Formats: sequence, C-alpha cells, structure tokens
Amino acid sequence: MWCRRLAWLYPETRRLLTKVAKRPHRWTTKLQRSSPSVVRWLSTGPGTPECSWVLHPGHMELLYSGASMHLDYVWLRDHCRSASCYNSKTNQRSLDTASVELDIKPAQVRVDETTLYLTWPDGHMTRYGLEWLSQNCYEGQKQQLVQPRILWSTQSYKEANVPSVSYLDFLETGEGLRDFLQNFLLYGIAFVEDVPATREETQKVAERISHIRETIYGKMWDLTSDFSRGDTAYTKLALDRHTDTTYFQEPCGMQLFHCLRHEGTGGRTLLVDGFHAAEQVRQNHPEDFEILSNVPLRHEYIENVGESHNHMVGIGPVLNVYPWNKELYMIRYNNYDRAVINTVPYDLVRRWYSSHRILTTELRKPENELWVKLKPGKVLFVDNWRVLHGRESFTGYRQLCGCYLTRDDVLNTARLMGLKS
Ligand SMILES: C[N+](C)(C)CCCC[C@H](N)C(=O)O
Ligand SMILES: O=C(O)CCC(=O)C(=O)O
Ligand SMILES: [Fe+2]
Repeated sequence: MWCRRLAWLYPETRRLLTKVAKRPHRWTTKLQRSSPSVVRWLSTGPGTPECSWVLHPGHMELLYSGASMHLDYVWLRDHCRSASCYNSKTNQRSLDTASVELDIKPAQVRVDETTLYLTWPDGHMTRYGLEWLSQNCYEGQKQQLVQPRILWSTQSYKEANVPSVSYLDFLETGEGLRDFLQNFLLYGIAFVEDVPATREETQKVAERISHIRETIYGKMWDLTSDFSRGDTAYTKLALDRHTDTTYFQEPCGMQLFHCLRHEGTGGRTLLVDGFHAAEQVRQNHPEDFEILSNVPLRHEYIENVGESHNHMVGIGPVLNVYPWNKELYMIRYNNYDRAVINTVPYDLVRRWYSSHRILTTELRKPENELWVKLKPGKVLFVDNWRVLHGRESFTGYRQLCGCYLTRDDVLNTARLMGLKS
C-alpha cells in the first residue's frame, strides 16, 4: 500500500529505475534463446576444478571457490589494470571509459588456477586475479559490510567494558590511537581520559585523528547557558536524544564534547545507539523501516541572535542505507530541527508519523539509554551519523567545549592504521 504511495510521490524516478533495471535482462535472454550454443560451461580442467565459466552475450558468469559472479564485459574492459589502462603509482584509471564500445565482447577467454585472461577485439589483453574478482564483484560486495559495528543497548555496552584511552597514550602511542579508533568505529562512542581541561588541549586531542570541521559555530565551539546563540542547546533545559546538524546537507560526521566546568546539579549526557534502534525497527516493522529510509525531510536552522544570522537547510530521510547491501550508514534524527513537512502528501504523511513513532519508541526505551556525567578531563567522541545524544536539565554554571570532525578524515586515519571503515 505505502509502496504505491511512494511510487505516486516519485513516479519519474521509479519509471527510470525500472527501465534501467529491465533493459539488459530482456536483451540477454533474447540473445541467449536465439543462440543456445553460447551457454556452455567451461572449466580450468581436471587438475584445477576450482573455476568454471560460461559466456553469455553481454556478460560472463564465473564460478570460483563456490561463489558465482556475473561480470559485464564493459565493466571488465573498464577494470583492466594493465599499464596502459591504469596507473598503479597513482592508483588512477588512465583508460578513457567513454572510448569502450558498449557492446564489446572478449575475442578470447582463458582461465588458470589464479587468473582470468581476456583478449579484446583490438588484441589488448587483460588479466584479472580470481581472488581480486571475487572481492570486487557485485555479488561479493553485496555480502560485505562497509563498516563492521557492534550495536549496543545499555547493558551490552556496560558488559563490553570498553576501555578508555589515556591522554598520553592517545597522543603519544600508535597503539593507543589505534585501539581508541577501533572502539570508536565499533561502538560509535569513545572516551579519552585525563585531558587537561582547556580548550587548547581539547583541540590537540581532536587534531590527533582528524581535521576539525569548521561550521557556523566556529572551529572549536563553547557552550554555556547564556543564550549567546539562537538554539535550545544554549539554555539549561533538557535536550531529548538527537543527532546534530541535521540541517546541513551533509550532517557533521563526528562530534567531541569536553565538560570544562560544572558547579551545579543535573546535566548528565544521554547516549543512544541509533543503529541498534533502527535495526529493531527493520526486524519487527520492515515497512516502517522502508518508509523512514525513503521519505526525505527538510531540516532547518534559522538564527537571528546578536551577530549570528544563519539559515541552514538539510534534506534527507531519517534512515540512510546503502542500496546494494541495505547497510545503515546514517541516521538523521532531530525533532527540534525538523522543518515543516511539505514534501509528503497527506495520506503518506500519517504513515510516516506512525513509522517515526515506532522508531522513537525504540530510541526511548530505558534499556537503550546510556547516561554519563561528563567531567573535566573526560573527552567524549560521538559518531553523529549513528549515536544520538541528549542531556538532562541542569542548574548552575556549566561550560562545555568541543568541535565537529570531518568524517572523511577520521576514517582516513582509521584506514591508514589498517582498520576497516
Ligand atoms: C554543538 N553546538 C553547541 C556547537 C551546537 C549545538 C547545535 C544544536 C542544534 N540544535 C543541532 O542539533 O545541531
Ligand atoms: O549540553 C550538552 O550536554 C549537549 C548539548 C548538545 O546537544 C549539543 O551541544 O550538541
Ligand atoms: Fe546536540
């Protein structure tokens, strides 16, 4: 039912997608039927039973170590790693993809235990490692996670006893940094302890793993309840769980919090694993998961306080998944900053509210809430694309500093240390 509604909402996109999806299939089957002799399985022979293949009109099918791959000929030609097609010093393609005939077919095919050899009509030869193919083909990627994670509830996070790293280990040892990043990638939160309670030292900690993402709040930001900026964060009020900067087209990837001072009561920080909640919704209410990952919404930050004049807009669905493996990569959830919904028709909007309610109920379950009191010295890193934060109301003087980090640079640091992300 809702599916039809979505189709109504985006008829052009849907038409385009169906057209693209159908075209190659029809073409393949027609040719196959008219020339059945093409469909013949060949194999590497008795000594090497590992690999067999069959040539179809537009692609070849390869069976290697029990896995089946469908490899399009244009794709194969485009991924030639020979010296004239690919610069292995810069890891860049030199082949002009637009010069490849879209109906290209290999003139000769040979396979041995480790390698597929294709000779193209112009005599150019390409070799592909079978292992490389199985890693890089669509079927292989479909079954892999871009970023492995450990989803958590209050209890499972506490039971995991994830260690914090000390300021010195974090700054001075590769191991300290690596362990920290590994935990941060797995859990979406991580702590550095014993950091001198100043803005400068906090910045040093941030810059150990990434460039700081400068925003309308500056490079390093300060937060006190002085209403110096036009946002509820700058008051003493409680803040329900949310992700930040949903009103940016690309919300900030990571955030760092350091409480430099608090003389008063309350003010604890709330953390909730948004992906854990979303996966519960996917399991128990798959249609609601679909709606939340397909209906884009506008988020807005309008500020006119003192010298600060801003109007930021960010549009996207609450849940964001990679289309090929359905892996979640971002949750955009902020009920304060969600703008007027005017991109959804009335009979879908009710459905969206109901899906949003289901997710919200999951996010609000006490067993998913992790409450921590930030103290001077304890720096909290939050993956703002995954873990929601909030705070309890408070009394007295409370001063936080922190910054946003560019996600690309955090992940770059992690990959250089051999971590999967
Ligand atoms: C973190 N810092 C204090 C700089 C800004 C707070 C921004 C709060 C905003 N409602 C949002 O959720 O993005
Ligand atoms: O005051 C806090 O603990 C956090 C406020 C907040 O949500 C933010 O600064 O993004
Ligand atoms: Fe926030």
